This record gives sequence, C-alpha cells and structure tokens, in this order.
Amino acid sequence: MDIMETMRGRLVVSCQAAETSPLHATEHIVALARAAALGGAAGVRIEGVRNVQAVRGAIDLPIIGITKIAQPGSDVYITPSLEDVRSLVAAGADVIAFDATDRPRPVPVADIVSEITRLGKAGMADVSTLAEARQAIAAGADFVGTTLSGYTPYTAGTAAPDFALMGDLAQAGIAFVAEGRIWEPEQARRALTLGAAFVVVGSAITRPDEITRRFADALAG
Ligand SMILES: CC(=O)N[C@H](C=O)[C@@H](O)[C@H](O)[C@H](O)COP(=O)(O)O
Repeated sequence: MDIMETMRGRLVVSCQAAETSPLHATEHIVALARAAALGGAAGVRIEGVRNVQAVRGAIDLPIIGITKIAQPGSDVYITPSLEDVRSLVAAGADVIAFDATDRPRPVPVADIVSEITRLGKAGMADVSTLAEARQAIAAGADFVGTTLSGYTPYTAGTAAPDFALMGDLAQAGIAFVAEGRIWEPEQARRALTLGAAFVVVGSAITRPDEITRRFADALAG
C-alpha cells in the first residue's frame, strides 16, 4: 500500500530529544519509537541520520526523516541541504520533511523537492502559512505540514494548535498533515475532522521534561 495511505487518519509520533535532554542518545530514540509502535502509532518522525538508521532497523513503521542543522545567516534548520536529503534517504526514511517557510535559506525549496523526488521519496513541506503551503505544492511537494506555525516571526503567537491554518489548507484543497503544538487527543481528532491526512504529535508523548513541566507549573499555580 502507498506509504501515505498506511498513515491516513492515524497518529504519527515524533520521537525527538533536544541535545540537553537525558533522552538524546540514539538508544533512547529507538526506545521511544518502539514504545510509539506498541501504542498504536502508524508512523514515526525521527531527527538525525543516525537515529533514522537505528529506528529503521528496529521497527517496521513508515519513517518521516528530518535533520536539524543550524545554518549560518538563516533561521531554517529542518533538512536544510541536499546532502541532508540524500543521507536521510540512504538511512531508510520513507518521507523527507523539510522547512518550506518563506525565510532566507541556503537551498531553494524547489531544489530540495527535486532531490526528494529524484530519490523516489515523498516530500513533506513544513510550513507556517497558507502562502508557503501554496508555494511548496507548486514546487512539487507531496503534502505540507502545519509544523512551523508559531515558529516564524510572522506567525509567532498564533493560537496553538493552528486550526485556522488547517481550515484554510483544507479549503484550498492542499493535502496537509496536522503537526505542532497538539497536546490533547481531542485536538488531534479535531485536526482530522478539519481534513488532515494524519496527525503528528511529539512533545505531548515523547518529551517527559516538557510533560513534567506542564504538571509542575499547574501545581505551582
Ligand atoms: C518547530 C520545530 O522545530 N518542530 C520540530 C519538528 O520536527 C519538533 O521539535 C516538534 O517536536 C515536532 O514538530 C512535533 O511537534 P510538537 O512537539 O509540538 O508536538
């Protein structure tokens, strides 16, 4: 079956850990991915070539692969280069996600998309606005993710999750994935009713430090 169809209407879990997290090591990322698979995830989103390779060897689910590499003179850090695309594909990623925001970037979106297509993989454009989504689809991306809403200067402070953007994407007929700042199962369900192909949840499932802080802050009043 088409890789996208296996994830349609279902949950994909982003298994990532910041460099400062006690879960940063590859073995922990693999454990998080295994736990996601046990819990019923239809796919995982994994950062880093080494992590993608290790998770590929551990579970059978589709992998959305990304790198996060800071770029000099640019705020774009999700799969910024053609080399990142090639390494992620070689490591076993099924879908390559990349930053498609309208910010200065080392490599044009169209070139990233061409490389993903050349390698026979699906391209997921992480965007923050409807205009960026239109541009990414015009450049050949297979679908977009709402991943970066709230993270560009021009979307800072938007409601989380960005249901308005999801509604706009649906109305424009753009294939989209709901990702970013989803903390409740009810929000994930609502994203599907708005037309999301599938829903990606990260922090609320795989970042125990942030989950702890949420409870601790609630008690601190
Ligand atoms: C903005 C950015 O860099 N987002 C990253 C993209 O891969 C991850 O840090 C997020 O955890 C992921 O998108 C899932 O979102 P959330 O953790 O909010 O469920």
